[in-house]
Amino acid sequence: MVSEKVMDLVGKGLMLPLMEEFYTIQGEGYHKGTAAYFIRVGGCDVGCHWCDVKESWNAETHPPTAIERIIDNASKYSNIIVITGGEPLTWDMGPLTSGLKNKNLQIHIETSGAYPLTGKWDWICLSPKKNKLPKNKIYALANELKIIVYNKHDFIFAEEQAAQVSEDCILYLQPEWSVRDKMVPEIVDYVMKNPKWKVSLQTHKYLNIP
Ligand SMILES: C[S@@+](CC[C@H](N)C(=O)[O-])C[C@H]1O[C@@H](n2cnc3c(N)ncnc32)[C@H](O)[C@@H]1O
Ligand SMILES: Nc1nc2[nH]cc(C(=O)O)c2c(=O)[nH]1
Ligand code: SF4
Ligand SMILES: [Mg+2]
Repeated sequence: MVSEKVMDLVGKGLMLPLMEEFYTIQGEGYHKGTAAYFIRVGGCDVGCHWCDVKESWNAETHPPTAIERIIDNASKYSNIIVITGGEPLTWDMGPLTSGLKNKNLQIHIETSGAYPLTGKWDWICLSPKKNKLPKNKIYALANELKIIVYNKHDFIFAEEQAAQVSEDCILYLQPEWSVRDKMVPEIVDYVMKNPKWKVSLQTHKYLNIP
């Protein structure tokens, strides 16, 4: 049983349900290949059927953790911190990101954008999902748009989403992992015909690292 006091602190973003923290190489998108410290916050109700971290969904299975502890740990490893989940914007990211900023760290987010944007970010990777579309305000602020391609309809969805981001937002198509053999050739073909897009692969899965 989580006490009312803890629930109140979680509500204020002063504690967060922490699933895991790990130092690795950013595998995806613009910063792929760069060492980064990942903070995975539990809780997500977007419900992507192919999600590769379904264990993150139920916030109650991840211990509410004081953000000071998260910040102290993070600053030991890298000056690039990636906040992911779960869906990090389920929670108020303000206190965590200002604490990390006070340590002069670069703070990146991986988000579906399904909830209002909180926190201050150096890099926003927006990965919209059809079943819970991003809130309007995040489109203009996204630095990269990363569309997961599970079937051919996702190319249409990708274009609809690309029409809403800023001109300098970098556009990525990333194969859904379980159908990569089928979708990689489709993505390669699409990117050659539509070169405003780039390919993103989950390179950490090929490298066998977290
Ligand atoms: C697990 S999500 C967590 C952050 C946030 N909920 C989101 O979806 O952006 C991290 C990234 O992995 C991507 N992803 C999740 N499952 C995937 C899969 N099976 N294949 C390819 N990418 C996947 C998501 O689209 C997102 O860009
Ligand atoms: N190495 C590595 N890179 C990643 N980029 C985004 C990830 C995520 O799950 O948010 C991820 C991840 O889980 N591992
Ligand atoms: S939004 Fe992200 S964490 Fe949530 S189900 Fe989809 S891929 Fe998984
Ligand atoms: Mg991942």
